Amino acid sequence: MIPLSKLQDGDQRVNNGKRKGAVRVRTWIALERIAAAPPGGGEDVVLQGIDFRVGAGEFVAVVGVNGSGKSTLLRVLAGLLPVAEGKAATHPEADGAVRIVFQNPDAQLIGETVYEEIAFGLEQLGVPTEEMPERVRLALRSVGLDVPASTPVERLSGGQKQLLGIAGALAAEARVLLLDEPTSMLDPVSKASVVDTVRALRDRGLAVVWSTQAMDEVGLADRIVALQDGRVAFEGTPETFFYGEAGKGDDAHGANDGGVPCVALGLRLPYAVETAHRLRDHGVRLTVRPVTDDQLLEAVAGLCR
Ligand SMILES: Nc1ncnc2c1ncn2[C@@H]1O[C@H](COP(=O)(O)OP(=O)(O)OP(=O)(O)O)[C@@H](O)[C@H]1O
Repeated sequence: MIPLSKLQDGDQRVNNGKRKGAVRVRTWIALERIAAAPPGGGEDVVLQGIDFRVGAGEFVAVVGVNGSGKSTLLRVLAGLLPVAEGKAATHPEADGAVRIVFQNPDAQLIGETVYEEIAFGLEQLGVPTEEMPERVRLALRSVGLDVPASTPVERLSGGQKQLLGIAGALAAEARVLLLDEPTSMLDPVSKASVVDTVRALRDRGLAVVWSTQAMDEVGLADRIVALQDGRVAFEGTPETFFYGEAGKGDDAHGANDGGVPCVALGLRLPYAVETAHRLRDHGVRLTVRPVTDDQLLEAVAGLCR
């Protein structure tokens, strides 16, 4: 770990509806030119020359095709994997407050009941037993998990288990929440519930790093970091990721595909972007470049007014 003095707070663009534009955020974790071997160790270097930072209230999406290094990066951020080269620093106020939620909820939940699962993290923090019921109740409420605390974990759906994992992280006073493809095993309703919950937590100041291959989930990210073969191939706004640089042939179809980072990296454009392009193919020109369904709706409604 490098000294705190090297952990500079930075101006980041935020994109969460209430706050938009450049604001100064407190950096919780910073990586500088890091390289890392895979979780099992060995000679291979999976990540190379990665610069990364995440701060309070930021939602950073880490995207990339299978094997691009997303999980490895999240493990490095969680402190579960040492860096082979480069520097990694965590702000002292975030030290011990970085929590990771994995793709498969069954692989990480250890309590037999909802209560036990959350209480386990509270015990680690040294929370007195008598305070635990209230802390468990608040954690469940903050993720919208409306089940009795006595519910056996095995009776929860996949989405409820993911929410429980997040509730456990919150109860343990996480400042940085790392989510490794948290919705990939979920049905659409559970998926929407996890996405909405995490967005609300981000709006309340939690730092969120969300890895995914589902581009519909990342339109509201403040930044997208796209990995390819263990390197950062793109870092910027969702709009640039899905449409290319403004003024440089903002066309996600046909001849300009190479100029759209999302397409060039082999990932599918989100529904809103695909639809905007189809509309354009039908002669309908939107005045904005929507990246979420809500933005698409707003843009189309604007044409009809
Ligand atoms: N335990 C391991 N031992 C050796 N190589 C590994 C190990 N875990 C991952 N790798 C390799 O590291 C690279 C990055 O894997 P990683 O799981 O970080 O990618 P990912 O982007 O999360 O992929 P996915 O979307 O498929 O989960 C891959 O080439 C993978 O084969």
